[in-house]
Amino acid sequence: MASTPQPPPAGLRGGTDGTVVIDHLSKRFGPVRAVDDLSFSVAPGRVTGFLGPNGAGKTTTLRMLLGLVRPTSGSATIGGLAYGQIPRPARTVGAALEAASFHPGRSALDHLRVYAPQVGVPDARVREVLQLVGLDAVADRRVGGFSLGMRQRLALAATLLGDPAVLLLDEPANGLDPEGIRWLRELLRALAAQGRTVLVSSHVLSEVEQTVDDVVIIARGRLVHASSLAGLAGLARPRVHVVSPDPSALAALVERAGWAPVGSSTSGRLELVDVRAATVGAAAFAAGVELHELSEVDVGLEGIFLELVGEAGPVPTGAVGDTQGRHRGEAPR
Ligand SMILES: Nc1ncnc2c1ncn2[C@@H]1O[C@H](COP(=O)(O)OP(=O)(O)OP(=O)(O)O)[C@@H](O)[C@H]1O
Repeated sequence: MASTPQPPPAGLRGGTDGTVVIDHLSKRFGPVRAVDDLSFSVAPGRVTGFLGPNGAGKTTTLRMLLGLVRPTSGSATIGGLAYGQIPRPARTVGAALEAASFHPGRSALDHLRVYAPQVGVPDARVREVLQLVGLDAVADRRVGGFSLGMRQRLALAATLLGDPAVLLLDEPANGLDPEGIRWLRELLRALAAQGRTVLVSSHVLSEVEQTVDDVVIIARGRLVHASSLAGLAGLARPRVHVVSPDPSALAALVERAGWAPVGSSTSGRLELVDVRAATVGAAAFAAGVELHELSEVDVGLEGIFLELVGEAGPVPTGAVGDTQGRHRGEAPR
Protein backbone atom coordinates (compact mmCIF):
# COMPACT_ATOMS: atom_id res chain seq x y z
CA MET A 1 0.00 0.00 0.00
CA ALA A 2 1.33 3.43 -0.87
CA SER A 3 0.57 5.04 2.48
CA THR A 4 -1.69 4.70 5.46
CA PRO A 5 -5.09 6.41 5.25
CA GLN A 6 -5.47 9.43 7.50
CA PRO A 7 -7.72 9.08 10.56
CA PRO A 8 -10.19 10.08 11.77
CA PRO A 9 -13.23 9.77 9.54
CA ALA A 10 -14.80 13.15 8.84
CA GLY A 11 -18.48 13.71 8.38
CA LEU A 12 -20.40 11.81 10.99
CA ARG A 13 -19.32 13.63 14.11
CA GLY A 14 -21.66 14.60 16.90
CA GLY A 15 -23.30 11.47 18.23
CA THR A 16 -24.08 9.48 15.10
CA ASP A 17 -21.92 6.71 13.78
CA GLY A 18 -21.56 5.27 10.32
CA THR A 19 -23.94 2.36 10.80
CA VAL A 20 -25.94 1.63 7.67
CA VAL A 21 -29.46 0.39 8.36
CA ILE A 22 -31.71 -1.09 5.71
CA ASP A 23 -35.16 -1.46 7.23
CA HIS A 24 -37.96 -3.34 5.46
CA LEU A 25 -36.80 -1.77 2.23
CA SER A 26 -38.70 -2.56 -0.99
CA LYS A 27 -38.52 -1.28 -4.53
CA ARG A 28 -40.77 -2.27 -7.39
CA PHE A 29 -40.16 -1.38 -11.01
CA GLY A 30 -43.59 -2.17 -12.48
CA PRO A 31 -44.05 -5.89 -11.93
CA VAL A 32 -40.39 -6.42 -10.92
CA ARG A 33 -39.69 -6.63 -7.19
CA ALA A 34 -36.07 -5.49 -7.40
CA VAL A 35 -35.81 -5.24 -3.60
CA ASP A 36 -38.35 -7.05 -1.46
CA ASP A 37 -38.74 -6.30 2.27
CA LEU A 38 -35.00 -6.24 2.85
CA SER A 39 -33.58 -5.60 6.33
CA PHE A 40 -29.99 -5.71 7.51
CA SER A 41 -27.41 -3.43 9.05
CA VAL A 42 -23.74 -2.78 8.40
CA ALA A 43 -21.41 -2.00 11.28
CA PRO A 44 -18.58 0.54 11.36
CA GLY A 45 -15.08 -0.82 11.82
CA ARG A 46 -15.70 -3.83 9.61
CA VAL A 47 -15.60 -4.73 5.94
CA THR A 48 -18.95 -6.15 4.88
CA GLY A 49 -19.50 -8.05 1.65
CA PHE A 50 -22.86 -7.32 0.00
CA LEU A 51 -23.32 -10.42 -2.10
CA GLY A 52 -25.82 -11.83 -4.53
CA PRO A 53 -26.07 -13.08 -8.11
CA ASN A 54 -26.61 -10.68 -11.00
CA GLY A 55 -29.99 -8.99 -10.72
CA ALA A 56 -30.32 -9.77 -6.99
CA GLY A 57 -30.98 -6.11 -6.14
CA LYS A 58 -27.60 -4.94 -4.83
CA THR A 59 -27.26 -1.85 -7.01
CA THR A 60 -30.89 -0.85 -6.44
CA THR A 61 -30.33 -1.10 -2.68
CA LEU A 62 -27.18 1.04 -2.89
CA ARG A 63 -28.97 3.56 -5.09
CA MET A 64 -31.78 3.86 -2.52
CA LEU A 65 -29.16 4.32 0.20
CA LEU A 66 -27.71 7.20 -1.81
CA GLY A 67 -31.09 8.82 -2.43
CA LEU A 68 -30.88 8.12 -6.17
CA VAL A 69 -33.94 5.85 -6.22
CA ARG A 70 -37.04 6.39 -4.10
CA PRO A 71 -38.06 3.28 -2.11
CA THR A 72 -41.55 1.86 -2.66
CA SER A 73 -41.56 1.27 1.11
CA GLY A 74 -39.15 1.00 4.02
CA SER A 75 -36.05 3.04 4.67
CA ALA A 76 -32.29 3.12 4.15
CA THR A 77 -30.22 5.27 6.51
CA ILE A 78 -26.63 6.09 7.32
CA GLY A 79 -25.92 7.05 10.92
CA GLY A 80 -29.67 7.33 11.42
CA LEU A 81 -30.14 9.79 8.57
CA ALA A 82 -31.49 9.44 5.06
CA TYR A 83 -28.80 10.46 2.57
CA GLY A 84 -30.62 13.71 1.77
CA GLN A 85 -30.56 14.72 5.44
CA ILE A 86 -26.80 14.28 5.87
CA PRO A 87 -25.01 17.62 6.04
CA ARG A 88 -22.07 17.67 3.58
CA PRO A 89 -22.82 14.11 2.36
CA ALA A 90 -19.67 13.83 0.22
CA ARG A 91 -17.63 14.28 3.43
CA THR A 92 -19.55 11.40 5.02
CA VAL A 93 -20.22 8.86 2.30
CA GLY A 94 -17.85 7.86 -0.49
CA ALA A 95 -19.60 5.82 -3.15
CA ALA A 96 -18.46 4.20 -6.38
CA LEU A 97 -21.47 2.55 -7.95
CA GLU A 98 -20.63 1.78 -11.54
CA ALA A 99 -17.43 1.75 -13.53
CA ALA A 100 -16.91 5.51 -13.54
CA SER A 101 -16.56 7.17 -16.92
CA PHE A 102 -13.49 9.35 -17.08
CA HIS A 103 -12.58 11.73 -19.89
CA PRO A 104 -9.79 9.91 -21.77
CA GLY A 105 -7.87 13.08 -22.55
CA ARG A 106 -7.72 14.31 -18.97
CA SER A 107 -5.09 13.29 -16.42
CA ALA A 108 -5.87 11.50 -13.13
CA LEU A 109 -4.83 14.65 -11.30
CA ASP A 110 -7.14 16.89 -13.32
CA HIS A 111 -10.09 14.54 -12.80
CA LEU A 112 -9.78 14.71 -9.05
CA ARG A 113 -9.14 18.47 -9.15
CA VAL A 114 -12.58 18.83 -10.70
CA TYR A 115 -14.18 16.85 -7.87
CA ALA A 116 -12.24 18.44 -4.99
CA PRO A 117 -14.20 21.73 -4.81
CA GLN A 118 -17.51 19.84 -5.13
CA VAL A 119 -16.54 17.67 -2.17
CA GLY A 120 -15.19 20.72 -0.35
CA VAL A 121 -11.58 19.64 0.12
CA PRO A 122 -8.39 21.53 -0.71
CA ASP A 123 -6.30 20.76 -3.80
CA ALA A 124 -3.61 19.13 -1.63
CA ARG A 125 -6.02 16.33 -0.78
CA VAL A 126 -5.93 15.26 -4.45
CA ARG A 127 -2.24 14.31 -4.22
CA GLU A 128 -2.90 12.51 -0.94
CA VAL A 129 -5.61 10.24 -2.33
CA LEU A 130 -3.63 9.53 -5.51
CA GLN A 131 -0.79 8.35 -3.29
CA LEU A 132 -3.21 6.32 -1.22
CA VAL A 133 -4.40 4.36 -4.26
CA GLY A 134 -0.92 4.02 -5.74
CA LEU A 135 -1.46 6.32 -8.72
CA ASP A 136 0.87 9.16 -7.68
CA ALA A 137 3.52 8.13 -10.21
CA VAL A 138 1.00 8.37 -13.08
CA ALA A 139 -0.94 11.36 -11.77
CA ASP A 140 -0.16 13.44 -14.88
CA ARG A 141 -0.86 10.69 -17.41
CA ARG A 142 -4.00 10.76 -19.54
CA VAL A 143 -6.68 8.43 -18.23
CA GLY A 144 -7.29 7.17 -21.78
CA GLY A 145 -4.14 5.04 -21.41
CA PHE A 146 -5.17 3.58 -18.05
CA SER A 147 -5.99 -0.12 -17.58
CA LEU A 148 -9.34 -1.09 -16.06
CA GLY A 149 -7.54 -1.72 -12.77
CA MET A 150 -6.01 1.79 -12.84
CA ARG A 151 -9.46 3.26 -13.51
CA GLN A 152 -10.79 1.32 -10.53
CA ARG A 153 -8.03 2.85 -8.41
CA LEU A 154 -8.93 6.31 -9.69
CA ALA A 155 -12.62 5.75 -8.90
CA LEU A 156 -11.60 4.67 -5.41
CA ALA A 157 -9.44 7.79 -5.06
CA ALA A 158 -12.49 9.91 -5.93
CA THR A 159 -14.56 8.20 -3.21
CA LEU A 160 -11.80 8.86 -0.65
CA LEU A 161 -11.45 12.56 -1.43
CA GLY A 162 -13.81 13.69 1.34
CA ASP A 163 -12.18 11.32 3.90
CA PRO A 164 -15.61 9.69 4.36
CA ALA A 165 -16.70 7.59 7.34
CA VAL A 166 -18.72 5.32 5.08
CA LEU A 167 -17.58 3.69 1.85
CA LEU A 168 -20.03 2.03 -0.54
CA LEU A 169 -18.19 0.26 -3.34
CA ASP A 170 -19.86 -1.67 -6.16
CA GLU A 171 -17.60 -4.51 -7.40
CA PRO A 172 -14.32 -2.65 -6.65
CA ALA A 173 -12.16 -5.71 -7.38
CA ASN A 174 -13.42 -5.88 -10.96
CA GLY A 175 -10.48 -5.45 -13.35
CA LEU A 176 -7.78 -5.72 -10.72
CA ASP A 177 -4.99 -8.30 -11.12
CA PRO A 178 -4.09 -10.55 -8.15
CA GLU A 179 -1.56 -7.99 -6.90
CA GLY A 180 -4.23 -5.27 -7.20
CA ILE A 181 -6.77 -7.39 -5.32
CA ARG A 182 -4.22 -7.93 -2.53
CA TRP A 183 -3.57 -4.19 -2.42
CA LEU A 184 -7.31 -3.41 -2.32
CA ARG A 185 -7.80 -5.90 0.51
CA GLU A 186 -5.12 -4.20 2.61
CA LEU A 187 -6.49 -0.74 1.89
CA LEU A 188 -10.09 -1.68 2.74
CA ARG A 189 -9.00 -3.46 5.90
CA ALA A 190 -6.93 -0.42 6.96
CA LEU A 191 -9.90 1.89 6.30
CA ALA A 192 -12.20 -0.35 8.38
CA ALA A 193 -9.60 -0.58 11.15
CA GLN A 194 -9.88 3.19 11.49
CA GLY A 195 -13.55 2.78 12.33
CA ARG A 196 -15.02 3.38 8.90
CA THR A 197 -17.97 1.44 7.54
CA VAL A 198 -16.92 -0.39 4.38
CA LEU A 199 -19.59 -2.08 2.24
CA VAL A 200 -18.34 -3.90 -0.83
CA SER A 201 -20.70 -5.53 -3.31
CA SER A 202 -19.83 -8.53 -5.43
CA HIS A 203 -21.61 -11.33 -7.24
CA VAL A 204 -18.87 -13.82 -6.33
CA LEU A 205 -17.93 -14.53 -2.76
CA SER A 206 -14.48 -15.88 -3.64
CA GLU A 207 -13.48 -12.40 -4.89
CA VAL A 208 -14.00 -10.85 -1.45
CA GLU A 209 -13.84 -13.72 1.02
CA GLN A 210 -10.33 -12.82 2.15
CA THR A 211 -11.32 -9.17 2.58
CA VAL A 212 -14.62 -9.19 4.43
CA ASP A 213 -15.47 -9.64 8.11
CA ASP A 214 -19.21 -9.91 7.54
CA VAL A 215 -21.48 -11.00 4.72
CA VAL A 216 -24.96 -9.93 3.69
CA ILE A 217 -26.30 -12.24 1.00
CA ILE A 218 -29.37 -11.42 -1.04
CA ALA A 219 -31.16 -13.13 -3.92
CA ARG A 220 -34.22 -11.99 -5.85
CA GLY A 221 -34.39 -8.85 -3.73
CA ARG A 222 -34.64 -10.73 -0.45
CA LEU A 223 -32.23 -11.35 2.40
CA VAL A 224 -30.88 -14.88 2.36
CA HIS A 225 -28.20 -14.68 5.01
CA ALA A 226 -26.36 -12.15 7.17
CA SER A 227 -23.56 -13.02 9.57
CA SER A 228 -19.85 -12.89 10.14
CA LEU A 229 -17.79 -14.85 7.61
CA ALA A 230 -17.27 -17.50 10.31
CA GLY A 231 -21.05 -17.69 10.73
CA LEU A 232 -21.38 -18.42 7.03
CA ALA A 233 -18.73 -21.15 7.23
CA GLY A 234 -20.75 -22.67 10.10
CA LEU A 235 -23.65 -23.32 7.72
CA ALA A 236 -21.60 -25.92 5.83
CA ARG A 237 -23.24 -29.34 5.87
CA PRO A 238 -20.91 -32.34 6.02
CA ARG A 239 -20.64 -34.11 2.69
CA VAL A 240 -19.01 -37.46 1.94
CA HIS A 241 -17.84 -38.81 -1.41
CA VAL A 242 -18.13 -42.57 -1.65
CA VAL A 243 -17.37 -45.11 -4.38
CA SER A 244 -18.12 -48.82 -4.31
CA PRO A 245 -17.60 -51.51 -6.98
CA ASP A 246 -20.97 -52.93 -5.82
CA PRO A 247 -23.60 -50.24 -6.58
CA SER A 248 -26.60 -52.25 -5.37
CA ALA A 249 -24.98 -53.10 -2.04
CA LEU A 250 -24.06 -49.44 -1.58
CA ALA A 251 -27.58 -48.30 -2.50
CA ALA A 252 -29.08 -50.76 -0.01
CA LEU A 253 -26.69 -49.54 2.71
CA VAL A 254 -27.58 -45.90 2.02
CA GLU A 255 -31.28 -46.68 2.13
CA ARG A 256 -31.04 -48.70 5.36
CA ALA A 257 -29.05 -45.93 7.05
CA GLY A 258 -31.44 -43.21 5.80
CA TRP A 259 -28.62 -41.08 4.39
CA ALA A 260 -29.38 -38.39 1.81
CA PRO A 261 -27.61 -39.23 -1.47
CA VAL A 262 -26.85 -36.52 -4.05
CA GLY A 263 -27.14 -37.90 -7.57
CA SER A 264 -27.75 -41.45 -8.72
CA SER A 265 -26.54 -44.38 -6.66
CA THR A 266 -26.78 -46.86 -9.57
CA SER A 267 -23.21 -46.12 -10.65
CA GLY A 268 -21.78 -46.91 -7.23
CA ARG A 269 -20.38 -43.39 -7.03
CA LEU A 270 -22.26 -40.81 -4.96
CA GLU A 271 -22.15 -38.06 -2.40
CA LEU A 272 -23.96 -38.20 0.91
CA VAL A 273 -25.05 -35.10 2.83
CA ASP A 274 -25.20 -34.63 6.61
CA VAL A 275 -23.06 -37.65 7.45
CA ARG A 276 -19.38 -38.10 8.29
CA ALA A 277 -16.89 -40.36 6.49
CA ALA A 278 -16.18 -42.31 9.69
CA THR A 279 -19.87 -43.19 10.08
CA VAL A 280 -20.14 -44.35 6.46
CA GLY A 281 -16.89 -46.32 6.72
CA ALA A 282 -17.98 -48.07 9.91
CA ALA A 283 -21.41 -48.97 8.50
CA ALA A 284 -19.90 -50.22 5.23
CA PHE A 285 -17.39 -52.36 7.16
CA ALA A 286 -20.12 -53.82 9.39
CA ALA A 287 -22.29 -54.61 6.35
CA GLY A 288 -19.42 -56.05 4.32
CA VAL A 289 -19.82 -53.46 1.54
CA GLU A 290 -16.57 -52.92 -0.34
CA LEU A 291 -15.54 -49.27 -0.75
CA HIS A 292 -12.87 -47.98 -3.12
CA GLU A 293 -13.15 -44.31 -2.19
CA LEU A 294 -14.35 -42.55 0.95
CA SER A 295 -13.59 -38.89 1.62
CA GLU A 296 -15.10 -35.76 3.12
CA VAL A 297 -15.88 -33.05 0.55
CA ASP A 298 -15.15 -29.40 1.38
CA VAL A 299 -17.66 -27.32 -0.61
CA GLY A 300 -15.93 -24.14 0.58
CA LEU A 301 -17.54 -20.78 1.26
CA GLU A 302 -18.36 -20.27 -2.41
CA GLY A 303 -20.24 -23.60 -2.40
CA ILE A 304 -22.26 -22.52 0.65
CA PHE A 305 -22.94 -19.16 -1.00
CA LEU A 306 -24.13 -20.78 -4.23
CA GLU A 307 -26.34 -23.19 -2.32
CA LEU A 308 -27.88 -20.29 -0.39
CA VAL A 309 -28.62 -18.12 -3.39
CA GLY A 310 -29.99 -21.13 -5.28
CA GLU A 311 -32.40 -21.63 -2.39
CA ALA A 312 -33.66 -18.08 -2.32
CA GLY A 313 -37.24 -19.22 -1.73
CA PRO A 314 -37.19 -21.21 1.53
CA VAL A 315 -34.26 -19.96 3.58
CA PRO A 316 -32.16 -22.66 5.30
CA THR A 317 -32.98 -23.01 9.00
CA GLY A 318 -31.30 -20.31 11.07
CA ALA A 319 -29.67 -18.69 8.08
CA VAL A 320 -31.28 -15.28 8.57
CA GLY A 321 -32.76 -15.19 12.05
CA ASP A 322 -29.65 -16.22 13.98
CA THR A 323 -27.71 -13.26 12.80
CA GLN A 324 -30.20 -10.41 12.78
CA GLY A 325 -29.65 -9.66 16.45
CA ARG A 326 -25.94 -9.25 16.00
CA HIS A 327 -26.32 -7.16 12.90
CA ARG A 328 -28.98 -5.00 14.42
CA GLY A 329 -27.89 -4.48 17.97
CA GLU A 330 -24.63 -5.95 19.11
CA ALA A 331 -21.42 -4.01 19.19
CA PRO A 332 -18.79 -4.97 16.63
CA ARG A 333 -16.32 -7.45 18.03
N1 LIG B 1 -34.61 1.30 -13.52
C1 LIG B 1 -35.06 0.06 -13.58
N2 LIG B 1 -36.20 -0.25 -14.24
C2 LIG B 1 -36.67 -1.52 -14.29
N3 LIG B 1 -36.08 -2.57 -13.70
C3 LIG B 1 -34.94 -2.34 -13.03
C4 LIG B 1 -34.36 -1.03 -12.94
N4 LIG B 1 -33.22 -1.11 -12.19
C5 LIG B 1 -33.09 -2.42 -11.85
N5 LIG B 1 -34.11 -3.16 -12.36
C6 LIG B 1 -34.32 -4.61 -12.15
O1 LIG B 1 -34.26 -4.86 -10.78
C7 LIG B 1 -33.61 -6.10 -10.51
C8 LIG B 1 -32.42 -5.85 -9.59
O2 LIG B 1 -31.39 -5.16 -10.31
P1 LIG B 1 -30.03 -4.64 -9.65
O3 LIG B 1 -29.27 -3.93 -10.71
O4 LIG B 1 -30.36 -3.90 -8.41
O5 LIG B 1 -29.32 -6.00 -9.27
P2 LIG B 1 -27.80 -6.26 -8.91
O6 LIG B 1 -27.81 -7.25 -7.80
O7 LIG B 1 -27.10 -4.98 -8.68
O8 LIG B 1 -27.26 -6.95 -10.21
P3 LIG B 1 -25.83 -6.81 -10.94
O9 LIG B 1 -24.86 -7.61 -10.10
O10 LIG B 1 -26.09 -7.42 -12.27
O11 LIG B 1 -25.51 -5.34 -11.00
C9 LIG B 1 -33.25 -6.68 -11.86
O12 LIG B 1 -34.27 -7.56 -12.23
C10 LIG B 1 -33.22 -5.47 -12.75
O13 LIG B 1 -33.51 -5.82 -14.09
